[in-house]
Amino acid sequence: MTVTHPGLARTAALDCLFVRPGDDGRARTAGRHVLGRVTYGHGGRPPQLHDGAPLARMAMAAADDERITEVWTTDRPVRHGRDGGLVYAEDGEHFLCAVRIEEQDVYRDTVRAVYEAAFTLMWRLGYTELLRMWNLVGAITGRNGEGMENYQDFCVGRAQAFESWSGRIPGMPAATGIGSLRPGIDLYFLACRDGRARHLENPRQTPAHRYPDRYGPKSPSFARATLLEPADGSRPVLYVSGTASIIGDDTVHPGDVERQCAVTLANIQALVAPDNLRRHGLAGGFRLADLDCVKVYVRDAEDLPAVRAHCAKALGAGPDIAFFNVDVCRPDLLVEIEGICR
Ligand SMILES: C=C(O[C@@H]1C=C(C(=O)O)C=C[C@H]1O)C(=O)O
Repeated sequence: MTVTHPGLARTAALDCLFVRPGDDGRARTAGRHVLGRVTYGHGGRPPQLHDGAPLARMAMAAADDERITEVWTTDRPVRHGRDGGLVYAEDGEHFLCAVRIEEQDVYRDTVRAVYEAAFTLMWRLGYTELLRMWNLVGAITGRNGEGMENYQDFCVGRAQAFESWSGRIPGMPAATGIGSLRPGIDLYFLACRDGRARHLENPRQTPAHRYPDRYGPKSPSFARATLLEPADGSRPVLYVSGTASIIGDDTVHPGDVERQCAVTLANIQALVAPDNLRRHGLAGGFRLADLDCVKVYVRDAEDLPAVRAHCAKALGAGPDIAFFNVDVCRPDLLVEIEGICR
């Protein structure tokens, strides 16, 4: 991890924290400007503007399960707005946008149209680099009206949008594509100005956009991580995509949640390590202990205690970790982990 002033690790220009019921959210964001709030909770609602920033309510927790609000803050004043179904905020360096796609019989055309509308909006406002995307897909491994998995259907529309914008938006960012607890697709993402984002792959895994077509007609459009190098020289921040027990392009240890946890964490360790950043021509690097704002997605509720224990042992008491009992993008994946290194 690199800091701009030895001994004074400045708060990142763009920051994230988890606020839980009972926390004093205002105290925890004092002195900062809110770019957006995303609640991983019950029920879910389309995104709206609330208290001067986008608020997206995601159906990610059953009634008596843990819920969090992920709050994105910045050290710069924020302007917000709405463009059709797109709710957004921006601070001159960073852009956050949220949008919901209601349940469709077949998703690909709507996904493409919504992604292209989002790209058009961010481009019009001068944010030309995607930083991190989250796609929460109801019944992610369920079937659409044509019998295709909803996730594969989603990937087709997303890939078509990236293909049509490939000359204007360089590369594909870190992302998460995970199940949610309600039909439809909830999407939110971060973007930044030109030249601030560097996308990384993982030496242990096939780049997702090069997956063979046995996983779907169009491969997933995301990188394994994205490094943000802020304009103000504050410390770089590494956004780690949802990561699972996949070596190469194969799921490993089907049916064994402990070993899937171990492979997932080993994948993240290799991804964020100085060797891998150096492989991409970047200085610095991180360790598992640098992960924060960790979200752990567990397919089967009965595996939650074991996964909690495994993550506590591997990540220690430092990071803020939230656990969610939702489906993963492949039926044989039992756990997935994402986070932010800073
Ligand atoms: C777990 C994987 O993919 C998941 C799906 C993603 C997407 O489609 O955007 C991104 C990361 C993960 O949430 C993987 O392919 O390794």
